[in-house]
Formats: sequence, C-alpha cells, structure tokens
Amino acid sequence: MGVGRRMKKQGPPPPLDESLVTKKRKDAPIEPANDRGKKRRTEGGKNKRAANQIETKKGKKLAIPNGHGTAEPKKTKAVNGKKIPKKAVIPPVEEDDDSLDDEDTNLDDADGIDDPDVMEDELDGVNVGGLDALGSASDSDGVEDDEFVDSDSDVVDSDTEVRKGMWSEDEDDDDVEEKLTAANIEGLSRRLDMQKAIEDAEAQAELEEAALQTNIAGDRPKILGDESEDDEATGPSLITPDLQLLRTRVADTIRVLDDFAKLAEEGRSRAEYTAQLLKDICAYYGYSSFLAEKLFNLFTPREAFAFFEANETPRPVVIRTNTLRTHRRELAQTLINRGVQLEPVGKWSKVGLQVFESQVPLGATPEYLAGHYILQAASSFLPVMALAPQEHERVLDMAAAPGGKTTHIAALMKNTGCIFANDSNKTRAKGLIGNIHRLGVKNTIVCNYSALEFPKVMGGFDRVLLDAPCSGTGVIAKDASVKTNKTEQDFMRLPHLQKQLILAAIDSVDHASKTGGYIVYSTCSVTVEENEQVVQYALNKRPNVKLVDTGLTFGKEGFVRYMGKVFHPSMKQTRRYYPHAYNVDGFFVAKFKKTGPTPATAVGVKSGENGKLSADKNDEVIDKTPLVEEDGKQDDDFGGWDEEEDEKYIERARKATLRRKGKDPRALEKAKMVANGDQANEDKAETKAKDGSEGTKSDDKADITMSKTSTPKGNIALKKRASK
Ligand SMILES: C[S@@+](CC[C@H](N)C(=O)[O-])C[C@H]1O[C@@H](n2cnc3c(N)ncnc32)[C@H](O)[C@@H]1O
Repeated sequence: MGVGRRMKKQGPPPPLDESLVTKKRKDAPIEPANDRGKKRRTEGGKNKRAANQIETKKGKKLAIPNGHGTAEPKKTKAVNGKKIPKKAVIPPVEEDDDSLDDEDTNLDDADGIDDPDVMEDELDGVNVGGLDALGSASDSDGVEDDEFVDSDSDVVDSDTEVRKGMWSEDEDDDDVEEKLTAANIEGLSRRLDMQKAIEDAEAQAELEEAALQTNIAGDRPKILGDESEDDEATGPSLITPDLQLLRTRVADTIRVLDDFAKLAEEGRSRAEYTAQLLKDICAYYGYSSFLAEKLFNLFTPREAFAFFEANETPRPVVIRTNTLRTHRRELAQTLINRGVQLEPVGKWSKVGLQVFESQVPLGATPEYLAGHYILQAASSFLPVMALAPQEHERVLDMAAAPGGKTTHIAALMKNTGCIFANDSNKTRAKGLIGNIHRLGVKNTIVCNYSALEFPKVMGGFDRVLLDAPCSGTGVIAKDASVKTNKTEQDFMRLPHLQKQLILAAIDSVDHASKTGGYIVYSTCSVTVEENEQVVQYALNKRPNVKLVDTGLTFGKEGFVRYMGKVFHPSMKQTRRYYPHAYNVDGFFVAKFKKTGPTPATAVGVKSGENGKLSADKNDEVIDKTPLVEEDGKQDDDFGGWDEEEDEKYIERARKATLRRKGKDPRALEKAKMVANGDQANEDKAETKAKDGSEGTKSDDKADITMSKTSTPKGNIALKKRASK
C-alpha cells in the first residue's frame, strides 16, 4: 500500500498571494533539511482574523477563522515522494454544460468486461499498481498527459453510510453530489478544514513575526548588489545556492516590482530588478533562462511567481467516468466501498471524480480493468467539452494517442456515428487501441498517418479535434524536464508544425455539416507562439473560419495583444488555463466554425489581406485541401476525395480484410472472374499477381484499423465509390 493523496474539493480560486503556494521542488538542488517545512500555505493572508484560538505544535496561541472547532494534529501525506496538492481550485460553474447533460445516461452498449487488452491507459511511466501501462499520456512531445494514484490512507467513512440507498437512479445529480459529499467526504473535509485553519494561523503568525524581525514592511529592501559583489544567495558558481535567501529575495523583488515608486532603491531601474528576479527564478526552480523569461513574460511578476510555484506541485488526481460502461454515481459508490475517498470534480463536469485518498491502486481496480473509468487530468476534459460532438456525427481526432479525448468523444456520442482517431506515432496508436478496447468504444477507427495528410486521406468531417503536439509548458508539474530541454528551435519548429496541422484540420471539416462544422484546437502549453499565434495564422490563411465561443464556463481569455503583437479581437473567445489559477494543467482551447469552403485563393493568402492581421510571413503554406472551384462548387459532397487513390485504398482494405479472415483475395478474384467467364480480366489478374504488386506498406496501415469500420454516412460514401 502506498500513501494517500489528499486534496481539497475544487472551489473558487483564491487570490494570488505568494504565501499561498507551497515550497516544493522536484529537480532543484537538494534543499537543506532544516529549511523544509518552514513555509506554510495560507489563504486570505493578513486579512483573516480568527474567532477561535488554537495552540500550534510550536505551542503558540494562534487565531483561527470562525467555524472551525478544535484542532487535530496535522498529517503530512506524500505519494511516491510527491507532495500532495492541498487545494484544487477549479471555480464552480454556475450553469451546467449542456453538451454534458446526458453524459451519465447511456448504458445501452455497456457489455461488461469482455474486451481484452485492458491495461492501456494514459499512464505511461507511472505506477499503476503493478500493471505496466502500455500507452502513454503525452499531451506534448512525450509529455505525459495524465496523473495516477497508487495510494492508501486512513479512510474516514464507513461502507454502511454509503450503502444507505443514496445512489438510486431517480436522484438528480445535484442531490447525488451532496450525498456523496456528505457520506464520503464529511470527515475528511472536517480534518482538512482544521488542518487549513492551523496552517493559516501559523503562516499568519510567521509572516507577522518575519515582518517584525526584519522590519521590512515599508522599507526599501536591499536586493541589487554591485557588480563586483559576490551574490550571497547564489554564491560563487558551482556552489549550491542558498535557497532560503533566494526565496526571500524573490519575494522581496516581487514586492518592489509591485510598488516600484515606493520600494525601489534610488537609481535602479525596473529592468534591473526584473533581470535579478529572472536570475533568481532560474536558480531557485531550475529553469533555463530562455524558458523562464518566456513564461515570466506571460504574467505580472506576482502571477509569474504563483505559476512557477504551482509547477512544483502535482495537480489533483481525477478520473473520468466512462459513461459507455457505467454511471458516475455507481462508479463512485463502488470505489468508495473499496476505500477510495472521492467526490465530483465540480459542477462543470458530470463525469469527473476527484480522488482524495485511495487504499487501492486506481490503475488496477476491477473497475479500471473493466473500463469504467480512465485516469485523466481535469484539463483534458476541456477540449472535448468545447468540441461538443453530437450523436451520429463523423469526427476526426487528428492527434489522438493515447486516447483520453477520443474515448471521451465516443462516450459523448454514445458510441454512434464514427470517429477517426489518428496518430502519426504507431507505438502510441497501439496504446490508443488498448484504451479503446478497455473502455468499450465501438465507433472508432484508428489510423496512423501524419495528420498533415488530411484531408487527402479523408475529409468532410462534422467536427475535428486537433489536440496538437506541443512543448508541454502547461504540464511542467508532470514533466520537469521541460524546464531545461526546450530550446528556441522548439518554439519555432513546433508552431510551424501546429500551423500546418491547423490548416489541415480546417480543410478536413465539412462547412455544410448540418450539425457541426467545428474545429477545436488545443495544446497543453501556455506559450503564445503555440496558441494565439497559431490561431491567428489560421484566421489569416483561412478566411472561411471564425472563432466562436468555446462554451467553457471558466478559463481566462486568450491574449488580444502580447509583446507588440496584435491579434484579432475574437481571440478573446479562446480560453487559457493555468495551474496557479485553477489547479489544472496549463491548457489552451480555441473553437472555430467553418463558414464556407476553402477558396482556391486560400493558399498563399498574404498577411494583411481580407481585413485579417499579420502572421508569421516566413511560414510556408502547405494546403492539402481539395480546393473548391472559384464559383464555389466543391469537388464532391464528401469534402473532396481523390477518386483513384480512394479506390486503391478501398481495394487494399478489402483484401486485407479477406486475408485476415484466412481467405486468399487473389484466388477469390480469379474464381469470380472465371465464374463470369471473363478471360481477359483473369489474365490481367494473373499478371498482377506475378508482379507481386500487392501487400504494400499501406496494407500495414490498414492492418491497425479496428473497431467499427463505417458509419451510415461512411457506408454511403464507400458504396458510392465501390460502385464506380
Ligand atoms: C498532445 S498528444 C495527444 C493526446 C491525445 N489527444 C489524448 O488526449 O490522449 C499529441 C499527439 O500528437 C501526435 N503527433 C505528433 N505529430 C503528429 C502528426 N504530424 N500527425 C499526427 N499526430 C501527430 C503525437 O504522437 C502525440 O500522440
């Protein structure tokens, strides 16, 4: 049994305050033991005044806020050496997302645990309770997407309480949430409240004590040294920096930058303080100066500090109920009975459960193996919620592995319609297949192309999700290597790829779709180059799309201006997510509506034309769109197929299917021709067989195609072509 995770129910984000964040470093030089644990999280800071007094472990009398009873001793928890975030702060959402209203309702296709290969998940490289996860969860180039749990702890609530009929089918969700909370979390919440009260009070006392001792409040702190002076905090090179000093200086510098006129030393410029702050951030958190500056520039200094701090603690463990197999309430009850402490992730999702503590490894429970849930970071729900796929649609997930979002899309579509789940990485595509099997998805075809090849491979989709490969600057808490391994080249190479991919995504959508015509672009990166600049590029190059509301009820607006760049005003409709603001992975989501066919003139649209703003002029435009004629007439009603090539693929797929069934397609072909008395064709077939012109590489690709192979719409299209 591991140790437990403990997190607080997701509530409104607290004010940004440097004292809010924990001191936790993963890859920094080793912190002196006596420095650890000195910093406390506080919330509300100085303004909190207590009604009660408690005694701390240090024996001090401290004030605690109203409403808290007597204190309990504080317990420290860790999972695999990781500190557990104490707070999850996705804000409550006033309105439920309509697209999710019926997520809990479909069990028609639930067919138990008959699917094999159930060990795939988004858990590459993490402990899943003794099972090797075959898939990986990258939301970036090799950056893991999801979190795991392998934990145990002292579970508070008894089974008896839970079993009192509280999950009856006719309860509405709100009741269920309340009862779940009451049954499962009450004890835990009480302890958390208590613990927080103690921490608040201690932190407050610490702050006041520090202010008294150094009398710095109101003073001009001495931060910048002379060039000749040795830096006390970082010391001469090659010696471990003094983290305590560094941290104090970071806090002081932020204070100065917040109130520069009053607190800056005379004759010193903002730029000098900012340079010192950046240097200290690099030394303290272990970022390359290149990345530290890039990330720092996204925020005010205070917010940047909160962002860097938030990257030092893992995000909450969240599971997504697979509504193809079960209901959230049933899943919750089963897991509670197994000793998992959890509660709904928040009103914004009807399928998410946040796990606080678990006595069992969540990646190896019978329910996990049976595909009743998937471990998935909360932010990964967001692009799919924005996509809002409808039943019976044709959807393309362009970069789909390991399938967290594909399987969510399938659940929202209730296994109807057809999803093409594509990934250019064959190994990862196999992981995707594993997840699809485990979760009982039956409406998905997995394919293995570079997404740049769409829509040549296939077009005319109702909706396309492009969850693009990215730098992973939003998931540094999961993969600290991002701090140092991203270079300037990455921030040229990745946006270049993302720009090409987004055009391919747009060109793959059927603008005339009766139910859709939408494209969602997302990344788990927070940089402007990979987000607003890519979206702006798409707006410039494709006048036939516009940004629309994502439908997501929380998230910060995308930048309309950034460091001298001006983006289209509609960029406000895109959404940014930050770890420090919502306690979710950093994410970006944009939703486009395609309003017309891509005009032939779209390729090489010059910046500044059509009232659009300028984008990166050096980018090569690669448009694989089956372009429409100038008069607006499209190639065909299926988004443009290359008839000849299409025939080839259909034929190969047919033969591959026959071979899988143990039949020889050539023999069958020959027999058919003989039956038809078609000697000429027979000869032709023989020559072809001798040439050995079959069994090309493309057959390999066809081989990984699985699950349901066509939709009603797809059938029509395929039949149409087959009959030609
Ligand atoms: C952010 S991850 C996708 C995560 C996935 N959407 C999920 O929710 O599980 C990006 C994926 O893009 C894939 N990829 C990278 N370049 C690609 C390309 N040119 N075409 C298609 N997929 C690509 C990577 O293999 C990786 O699996």
